[in-house]
Amino acid sequence: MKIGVIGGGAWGTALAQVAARGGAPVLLWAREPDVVASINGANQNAAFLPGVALSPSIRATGSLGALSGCDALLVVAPAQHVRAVLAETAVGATPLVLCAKGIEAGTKLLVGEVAHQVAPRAPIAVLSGPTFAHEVAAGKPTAVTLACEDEDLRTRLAERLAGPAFRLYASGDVTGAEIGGAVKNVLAIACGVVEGAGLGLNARAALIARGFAEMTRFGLARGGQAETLTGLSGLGDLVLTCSSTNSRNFSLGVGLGQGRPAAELLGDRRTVAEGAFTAPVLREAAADAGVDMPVTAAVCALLEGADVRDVVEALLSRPMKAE
Ligand SMILES: NC(=O)C1=CN([C@@H]2O[C@H](COP(=O)(O)OP(=O)(O)OC[C@H]3O[C@@H](n4cnc5c(N)ncnc54)[C@H](OP(=O)(O)O)[C@@H]3O)[C@@H](O)[C@H]2O)C=CC1
Ligand SMILES: O=C(CO)COP(=O)(O)O
Repeated sequence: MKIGVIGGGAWGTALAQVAARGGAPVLLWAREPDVVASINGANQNAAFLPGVALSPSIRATGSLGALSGCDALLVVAPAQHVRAVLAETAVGATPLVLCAKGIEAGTKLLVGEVAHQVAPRAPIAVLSGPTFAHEVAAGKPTAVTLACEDEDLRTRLAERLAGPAFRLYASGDVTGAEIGGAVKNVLAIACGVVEGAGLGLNARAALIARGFAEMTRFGLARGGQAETLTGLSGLGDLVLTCSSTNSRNFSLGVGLGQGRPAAELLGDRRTVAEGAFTAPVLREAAADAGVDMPVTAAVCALLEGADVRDVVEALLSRPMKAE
């Protein structure tokens, strides 16, 4: 199975490295000419995954058309750009493994739903879980959810992608796997705010637990399964991203908690903090589904410029609830 990767950021590059294990050929599409040149010329992605020696069997291209010979495509462009890149790719019936985490602004669609609109004949799988790209690229032990309704395709993808340090857990719940990854990015911003504002570890633990309740309510309302939300792609990824400044979303939250404006924090970065784009559309999708998501609403308020103390006070003064 020849693997193509759409996206030359940190995660696309780390996944290419996984797929190139044992010298298997992998073709990676990157938008930036400097990334293509760096991978083809020096076997590294100096811009997004510096310091990692990439397998020489990874070749990069700036042409989405070049992916037409691949047997499966890993989709790793930021969620808001998936529609545009897939529209330019001759996907046909090639299986798509969605690895981006987010909800599309405007349509409120999960990335898999976007992919299905653009490439209706392509079978869909989702790969998601607690996976900092630099750790995966360094071969550190990692476990993820691989969700696909087609059991035969799931098995073939798992055989192609799994390795001793990259363990895949099978699921048939594509929606649940996607919702965990999208929602945890928003909650990670909130946990970063707690850190940046110096609110303490008790507050962070409370936020993780109440955030998980929020993720579960939304996930169940959208048709996800409870066991997926408590698995690697839900709770597992929430725990990882809510506890480390290696997370871009958590780091963005730290800056917000210190009182820095969102526009300045977002303008400073070349890498993507998906939660900033997911939060407002998640708030709308939750309202549509009649689901209460107070932590998400608080993150939206902070991104829109509200004062940290006011937002925290509003969260703490909510009426008492049953757990
Ligand atoms: N990094 C990680 O550890 C993990 C990331 N993910 C998910 O993977 C996805 C990609 O993240 P990641 O690889 O980290 O991204 P990075 O932040 O490392 O890089 C972003 C990439 O997206 C590209 N990009 C920006 N705008 C567009 C566009 N209009 N069309 C196509 N590509 C564009 C950037 O190119 P340019 O420089 O030209 O703007 C760059 O290559 C996200 O959904 C993220 O949540 C999932 C698991 C782990
Ligand atoms: O999704 C991730 C880890 O699973 C990466 O998190 P950040 O995008 O917050 O860095």
